[in-house]
Amino acid sequence: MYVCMYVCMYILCVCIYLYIHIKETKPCSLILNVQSVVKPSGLHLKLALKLQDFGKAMFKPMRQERHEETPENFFYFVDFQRHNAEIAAFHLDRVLDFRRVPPVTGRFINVTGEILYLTHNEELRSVFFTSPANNTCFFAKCLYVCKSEYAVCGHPDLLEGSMSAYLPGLSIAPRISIPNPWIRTYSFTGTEEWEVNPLYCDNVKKLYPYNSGNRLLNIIDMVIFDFLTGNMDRHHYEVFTKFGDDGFLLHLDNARGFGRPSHDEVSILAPLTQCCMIKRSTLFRLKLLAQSEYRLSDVMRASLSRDPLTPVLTEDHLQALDRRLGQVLRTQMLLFTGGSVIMDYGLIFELKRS
Ligand SMILES: Nc1ncnc2c1ncn2[C@@H]1O[C@H](COP(=O)(O)OP(=O)(O)OP(=O)(O)O)[C@@H](O)[C@H]1O
Ligand SMILES: [Mn+2]
Repeated sequence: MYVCMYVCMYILCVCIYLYIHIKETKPCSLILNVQSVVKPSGLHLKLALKLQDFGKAMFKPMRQERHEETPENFFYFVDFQRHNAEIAAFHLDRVLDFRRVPPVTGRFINVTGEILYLTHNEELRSVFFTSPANNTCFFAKCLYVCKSEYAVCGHPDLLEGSMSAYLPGLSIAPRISIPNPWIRTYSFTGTEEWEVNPLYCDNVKKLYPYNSGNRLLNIIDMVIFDFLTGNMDRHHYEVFTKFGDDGFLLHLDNARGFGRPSHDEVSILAPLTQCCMIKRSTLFRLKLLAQSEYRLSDVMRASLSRDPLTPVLTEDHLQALDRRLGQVLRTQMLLFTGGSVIMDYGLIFELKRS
């Protein structure tokens, strides 16, 4: 059977994109597409794989052991990308019944057999090397910081990672990327307005497209999702343009979640606490997942057990999910017992004052 794929490698500091065509038994045809991208965060080595059936997937290699915790002095924008976070986020998205994350699965790829031996792309070949431990490794070529220290290595050839299915191309399913109104500063010293102005949401509510429809409620779903995973790196969200302003938000790039199971970053919930609204369907789902028969950690453990890389999350991360879910529900209770509104798809429910 042919395993045929194009491989594009890029690091998001200052990197190049390389596309290669991989076949198991035939020589590869190569397309090289060089494009420089300037990103301060850097060091994100990824492979874009094009499969023989023209399917496309993004491979994020394992960079951190599952039990390793992000050091507390790390800023979210220099944190590792975690392959297991991508996988777990996909499962969590299904468990929450959001369905806003493209499918992700864990996989081992053979970096020698499936990339090095099959590509005729000299540029890609040149970044491969054998480590002192006799493992096959590769790095991406960058203008500044791409050195072999940042390489990923197989063991000796097998490399673990997450494989995310690509969305259809932009010509078929156009979508736009929109800055998160609760974006964080990506500098060491800056502060954003939402961090210092408790009435920030009132301003957002006046602005298109947050001034009508479900957009703000969708943002609140997104931050609940991000709070559960601990992802502080939601600088943008994407929407399909064909569904108009009420289309759901795509939750792409979840690799910076699941970094610190011992810490709950409550600032992620700022849109919930500042806007005081939540979809009824989301609230019901969260309440369901807080019940002992459907405990979030149990449902996630069962769901993740079907992934080829199981166990995807450590028990500490699973327990953190339950703890954070409880925190969202307590926050919601505090906010809404005062008679705020809970909305869902255009319906408004006034809660009785307690
Ligand atoms: N499954 C997907 N299908 C199509 N496009 C995707 C998919 N996942 C990610 N992308 C696109 O690729 C971009 C980069 O991917 P991602 O954010 O996962 O990597 P990253 O290394 O964190 O990059 P960045 O620093 O730009 O956020 C995303 O902003 C998104 O537009
Ligand atoms: Mn990203």
